[in-house]
Amino acid sequence: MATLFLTILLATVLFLILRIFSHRRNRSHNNRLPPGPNPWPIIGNLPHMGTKPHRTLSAMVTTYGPILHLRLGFVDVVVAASKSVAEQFLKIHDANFASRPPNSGAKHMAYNYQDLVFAPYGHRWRLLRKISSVHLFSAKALEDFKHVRQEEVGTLTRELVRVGTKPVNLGQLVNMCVVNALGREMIGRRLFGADADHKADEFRSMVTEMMALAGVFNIGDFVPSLDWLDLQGVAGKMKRLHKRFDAFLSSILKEHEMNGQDQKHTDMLSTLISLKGTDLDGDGGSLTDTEIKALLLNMFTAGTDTSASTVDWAIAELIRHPDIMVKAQEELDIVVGRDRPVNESDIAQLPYLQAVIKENFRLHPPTPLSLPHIASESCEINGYHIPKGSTLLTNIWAIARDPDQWSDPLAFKPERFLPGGEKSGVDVKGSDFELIPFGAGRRICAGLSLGLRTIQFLTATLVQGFDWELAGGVTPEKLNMEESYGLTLQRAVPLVVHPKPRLAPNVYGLGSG
Ligand code: HEM
Repeated sequence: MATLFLTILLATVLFLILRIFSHRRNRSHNNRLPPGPNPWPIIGNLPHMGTKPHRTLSAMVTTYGPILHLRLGFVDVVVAASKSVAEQFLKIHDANFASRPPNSGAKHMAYNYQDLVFAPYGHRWRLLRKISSVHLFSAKALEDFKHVRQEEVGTLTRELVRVGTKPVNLGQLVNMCVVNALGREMIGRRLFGADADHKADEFRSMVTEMMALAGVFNIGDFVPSLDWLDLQGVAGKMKRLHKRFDAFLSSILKEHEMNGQDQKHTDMLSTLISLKGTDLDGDGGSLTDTEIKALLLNMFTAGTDTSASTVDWAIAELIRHPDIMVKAQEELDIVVGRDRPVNESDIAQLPYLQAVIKENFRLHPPTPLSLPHIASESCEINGYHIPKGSTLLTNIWAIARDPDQWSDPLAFKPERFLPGGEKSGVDVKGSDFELIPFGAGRRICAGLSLGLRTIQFLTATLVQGFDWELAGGVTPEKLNMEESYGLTLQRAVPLVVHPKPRLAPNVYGLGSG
């Protein structure tokens, strides 16, 4: 009996191996796939991905070139790892790659794709995108909430002054600041600190859990026939979390609706509520309660860790490069002076600071593999066949370190973006494909303008307001710069520092006593 079972098992495995290889070979006669490592039966190339997939995939470029094919479970995956290949996918073939692949997070947590991040490319996505660009992130909307960001950044600097000689975990404090600012902008509430209520507490813990769950590799996403088994229990946890999240968002929505006129346009949620029942596209399309809740969810998850971790990396790089820190401080002293804190409107007059931010985005893009896209139809790119249904990963991280594009690619050199530099005029806004931390094309980050403003303003404030010393006697040369891969690329070791105020107490809004 045991022998029979073993024979059947062996035959099945052999059959699967032959199928996968013959599948690959057949396609290579007629439709040549991009090169890539040979997949294992069933699990494909999953074991090749390692713990830091952006680095593993980047290393594969040397062997296979800048366009790569992998099989993750049963899913075809293509990876774009050079400026010109990214441009092919996200500019020339952008419309074909404008949807996202199916995944359990979108299904169970993001209102079954009714949100903006995962909505299939089409009418509803266009509507949500328009709402976000016109009503949430327009220049006017950003100006309306400027005072909120200014107040929250002010609170952060006062806290940094008050710590005295105690070391601080900078990433944690910056994260609190970003979450509080976004909380006030979106739902009119701070989420950390003295005046945060118990609802805020609950919201915060749910966001943390959601980020953790979204970061888990769920086998069912790659081997769909196993999805129903929910082998890791991920789908179950997602469904339970979604119920809690939905109850919370529904109660906030109801509360806002009851407050009616009082809250009109004092936060983004009020603006969204005011759009309910309005014909938004001239075709009767309006906003539903579910879409409003899904949008809130998106903004919070997509907009907090990304911005906060970028600032954390920027200060770490400046500490490692004291000459660059001094230049950035000198620029601030000349343009802003030391008698008032820098504000968002000063940023346009701070080209060196802007170059520092670009260089930091180049070496530390918060989402190194961007968000996945899917090929709606088969197409041909660089002479290779890209099958319908393939997942596209854009290796933003590898492209920004490509030695064909960047001289001395691992060095932190903001000067390269200044007039006369090799990349003078290159920006992060999606038209220069060698530097696309926010992605590019139709699905480019919807919160780019807010994210960029927040990061520039926060970094400028921390540079103007403080000199920075590493805690525990760590020297700048020895500062650990390892990455921990997750939903966003965080520092593996927190940046623990002593902030030394550079300005008079009254400039931080503190009494001089
Ligand atoms: C450092 C800051 C940020 C970075 C680097 C960043 C990066 C990205 C990237 C790479 C994508 C995927 C683009 C693609 O699929 O091609 C994305 C999408 C998105 N981001 Fe951001 N993001 C940041 C901040 C924000 C903020 C502050 C918000 C909102 C509050 C936001 C909201 C979104 C949304 C809604 C999408 C989905 C857009 C769509 O699918 O149409 N992001 N972001």
